[in-house]
Amino acid sequence: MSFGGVVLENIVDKVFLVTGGAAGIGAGVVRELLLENARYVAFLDIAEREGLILESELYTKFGALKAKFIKCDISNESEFADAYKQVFNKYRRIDVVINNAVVLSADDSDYKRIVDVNLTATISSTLKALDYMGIDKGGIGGTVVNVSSLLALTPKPHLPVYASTKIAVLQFSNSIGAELFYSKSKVRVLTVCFGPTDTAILQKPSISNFDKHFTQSLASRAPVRQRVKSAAYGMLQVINNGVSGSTWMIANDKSPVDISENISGGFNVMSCGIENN
Ligand SMILES: NC(=O)C1=CN([C@@H]2O[C@H](COP(=O)(O)OP(=O)(O)OC[C@H]3O[C@@H](n4cnc5c(N)ncnc54)[C@H](O)[C@@H]3O)[C@@H](O)[C@H]2O)C=CC1
Ligand SMILES: CCCCCC(=O)/C=C/C=C\C/C=C\C/C=C\CCCC(=O)O
Repeated sequence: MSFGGVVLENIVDKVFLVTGGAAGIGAGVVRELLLENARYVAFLDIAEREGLILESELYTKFGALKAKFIKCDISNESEFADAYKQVFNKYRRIDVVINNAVVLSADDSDYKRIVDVNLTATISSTLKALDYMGIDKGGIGGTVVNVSSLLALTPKPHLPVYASTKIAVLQFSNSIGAELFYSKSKVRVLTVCFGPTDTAILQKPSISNFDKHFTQSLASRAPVRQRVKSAAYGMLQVINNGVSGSTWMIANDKSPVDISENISGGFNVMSCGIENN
């Protein structure tokens, strides 16, 4: 029941809902949560095969009552609402929601789907979580973590639609996580920006998909990636320690860094010369 010797109070015995939990960083987070004695982890994904394989791995390691795969397309409002209901009904509580699922596409015509999954579903999920967990709505408080990216913070012309969804997730989460909201709901809203991490979206064929405008520049500069385990450990540390409205960078296999002041400093620079009302 310890993480480097420290008991993670915001993990132990808590009920979790994780989107995009069947593969990549999401699956890593699901595994770490159970290792750190979460009470119950429900993970939602469209990838049925991967979801069922992970569920069976978790049953073997942790027993049948600790984890559940729910096949759910989070861009489908009624499926998503049903999944929330299912998780809540199990223990009459949800303590932590991790909005992690992602769509990346090289095809410009996919922009609606990228926005629907990466941004709209994150907003919709955060609002649902506030309804279930907010003390102003009869809940007991809790935590929402929304996943952004290093690419939200770097002025590169690559992946304009994907990067836009990630900066929007950051602004939305910082705003709804502000003291004004937190003081009423007692639901912390945190943002995690991952640096390059070794998952399917950074595999060479995937990166090559994005090269059509950049003549192989991305594939040839494929970045050094951190391990999924480091990203997942980092996520647990942020859930344990983060203050509502804060933003964290998890990169290079290092411990999470609180970059909230960089973010607000950046906004101060951008709004220079504009009178503050
Ligand atoms: N891997 C990396 O280098 C980085 C990842 N991130 C962020 O980390 C998060 C996790 O990314 P990865 O694990 O790398 O991605 P991944 O592609 O390995 O996993 C994403 C999961 O989301 C699921 N998903 C996609 N659409 C869905 C839908 N409509 N409903 C439910 N599930 C759906 C997929 O089936 C997949 O299992 C994402 O938010 C991504 O933007 C941020 C920066 C770097
Ligand atoms: C295929 C891109 C997946 C994006 C995943 C993500 O959110 C963050 C990744 C972080 C680092 C970069 C990874 C891939 C390359 C994309 C743009 C990098 C720009 C390279 C450069 O010109 O410096």
